Amino acid sequence: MIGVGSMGGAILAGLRDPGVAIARPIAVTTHSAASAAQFAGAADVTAVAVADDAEANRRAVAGAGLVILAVKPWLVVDAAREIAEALDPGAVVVSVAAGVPSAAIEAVLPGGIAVVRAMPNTPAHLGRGMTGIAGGASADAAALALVQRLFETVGQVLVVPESQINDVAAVSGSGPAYLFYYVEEMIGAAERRGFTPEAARQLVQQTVLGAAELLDTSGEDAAQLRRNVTSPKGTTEQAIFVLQDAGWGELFDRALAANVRRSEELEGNSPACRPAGSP
Ligand SMILES: NC(=O)C1=CN([C@@H]2O[C@H](COP(=O)(O)OP(=O)(O)OC[C@H]3O[C@@H](n4cnc5c(N)ncnc54)[C@H](OP(=O)(O)O)[C@@H]3O)[C@@H](O)[C@H]2O)C=CC1
Ligand SMILES: O=C(O)[C@@H]1CCC=N1
Repeated sequence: MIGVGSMGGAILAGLRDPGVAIARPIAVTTHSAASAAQFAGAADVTAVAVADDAEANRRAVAGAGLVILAVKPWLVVDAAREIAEALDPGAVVVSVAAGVPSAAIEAVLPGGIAVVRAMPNTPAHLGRGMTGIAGGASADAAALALVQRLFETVGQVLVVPESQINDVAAVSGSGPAYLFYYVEEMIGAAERRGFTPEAARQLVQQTVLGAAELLDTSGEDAAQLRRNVTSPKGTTEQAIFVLQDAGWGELFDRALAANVRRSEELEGNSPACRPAGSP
């Protein structure tokens, strides 16, 4: 795995679960020595920083059947180019980068290397991830199936055409952030109604956890579960009316559209996509 930050680290944490059957040690690389040092002494992971060893990425992929590129989108094509000649013939390369098309990665790799896009999310850390995968033109059914099996070890997988991968990013890749933002805002609203920060956090967090568990286990869909809480002429109904009047549905349409627009900007993979101060 090339890059083990928020996303690569979450996938790696899921893969490190002893219940996951995978060849070990898992070879990972980072940019900085400090990031690699977090794996010092681990028996199941070997981590090397490119800051310490300029050959780290090439060494890490030698002999690997499956390589995951989990660096920032504006670095992913350079990373692919760097490892190109060190890849085993027949290796499968997975990019989790937002926006960057498989064709841009295929263009810098030797023929015979299959490229698959994956759009996971951070609950992969707990084996509860949601990952969309899409094969590039170079990927046959066996390559796609291999990547599907990999991500199924850290959650659920949906196979989509590559034309839909930006939408997967907008819905489930970024989705945990929307939920965490909801929690932040609800805690703020609870505090403004007079609860201490601790009490507000308890009320909101346990509600989200309990509701998610109900959604997962009750066999009822979200609309029915909402109706179960919303007594006709009751209190919930009044709050739901306010949210509906504020146009929640349309607000989510706009948020997802903005997310997809940013993926489309990243498709260009140009240096202009790189935030100021970023490596
Ligand atoms: N965060 C998320 O929830 C999701 C992210 N993604 C995608 O995952 C990718 C990574 O994002 P994220 O994890 O958030 O980013 P982070 O910045 O958290 O992680 C990037 C990782 O790449 C490493 N790195 C940087 N340059 C190199 C290099 N030349 N060689 C090897 N490793 C390198 C960094 O090392 P160091 O720590 O030393 O700088 C770090 O480990 C992005 O392309 C993003 O689009 C996809 C779905 C969800
Ligand atoms: O914010 C981002 O660009 C990445 C892609 C999906 C989730 N996080």
